[in-house]
Amino acid sequence: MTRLIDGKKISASEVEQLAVDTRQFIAESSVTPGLAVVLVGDDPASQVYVRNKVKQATAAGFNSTEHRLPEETGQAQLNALVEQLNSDPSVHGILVQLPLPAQLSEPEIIRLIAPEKDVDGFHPQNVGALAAGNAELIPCTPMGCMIMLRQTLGDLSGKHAVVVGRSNIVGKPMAALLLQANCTVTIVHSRSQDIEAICRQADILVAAVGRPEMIRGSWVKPGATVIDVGINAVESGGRRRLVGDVAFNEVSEVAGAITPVPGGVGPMTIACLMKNTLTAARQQISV
Ligand SMILES: NC(=O)C1=CN([C@@H]2O[C@H](COP(=O)(O)OP(=O)(O)OC[C@H]3O[C@@H](n4cnc5c(N)ncnc54)[C@H](OP(=O)(O)O)[C@@H]3O)[C@@H](O)[C@H]2O)C=CC1
Ligand SMILES: Nc1nc(=O)c2c([nH]1)NC[C@@H]1CN(c3ccc(C(=O)N[C@@H](CCC(=O)O)C(=O)O)cc3)C=[N+]21
Repeated sequence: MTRLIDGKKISASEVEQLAVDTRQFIAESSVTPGLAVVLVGDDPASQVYVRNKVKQATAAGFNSTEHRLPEETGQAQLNALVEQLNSDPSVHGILVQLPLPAQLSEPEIIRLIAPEKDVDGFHPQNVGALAAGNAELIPCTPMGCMIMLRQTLGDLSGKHAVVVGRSNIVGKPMAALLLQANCTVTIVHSRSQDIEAICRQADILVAAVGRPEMIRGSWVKPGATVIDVGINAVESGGRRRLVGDVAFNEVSEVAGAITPVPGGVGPMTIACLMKNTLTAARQQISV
């Protein structure tokens, strides 16, 4: 009876619409939106995401470039690449895949990316705009979650949303967007007490923890909408598979609607990256 929120399908229709908008944008401006993805090192999971991003960018009608740097890259070298992309007029969006190798400073790189090209929405200027409720470039994963929630529930006003996790990439911007949508928002994290009881109060439960199947069926209020952001690779029977932060089988017995992993939040994140790239291109040519 639970409703499956099909991120793959929703993202495909988002990218289809985006391709239409992009064609119109190109016709009007003679500018093709450009996305540059930077990957330092050879983390296998990051390689999968980068490949998916480049594929979707092409599907949307963008120019996309991939910049791979070796694991041992120094800060000066990465800074130089970002500065070059900042001043390249054919590049409208820059994404530096995180996490970076330990010798590199993430805050330094995030601050260096030109705010108008920051399609991740991680630059302090964009984070501030999000907190103030007037952001143009919104972090892709929470934006994707909001699209799925609105499709599932319509108006979110007055709903109690519980976000598990408080990272800058997912938990905090997710909470900001839910607040902006008039939810009553609770954020829980590794120092919170009695997380289960708090989760059980949620009309909307967003799990962004990075712990395989942490959220059990008994933590979920019957009929709740559950968004599983977690992407965890686990070994079972000698095979590698992806699971979320939610124990899917158990929770789908209780929840009103739930996102699967894979095929839920992941594809929506990529679709929203494409939306941000077109938004960024629009802003840059209008100045
Ligand atoms: N689908 C997608 O597009 C994306 C998926 N992801 C996935 O989402 C998950 C979360 O990512 P991210 O936010 O970057 O992860 P982080 O590791 O940066 O943050 C995890 C958060 O979970 C909290 N936490 C950890 N353990 C517990 C616990 N036992 N109980 C309660 N809270 C806990 C941490 O608390 P504290 O702050 O106290 O340490 C922290 O706030 C990962 O699986 C990641 O792979 C991430 C980005 C995009
Ligand atoms: N600067 C930066 N921005 C990010 O947005 C960012 C990042 N760094 N680092 C890593 C995380 C993770 N992330 C995902 C994107 C797509 C899928 C995705 O497409 N997942 C597919 C399956 C992928 C697979 O098969 O492995 C799915 O869930 O169906 C997953 C995870 C973006 N992140």
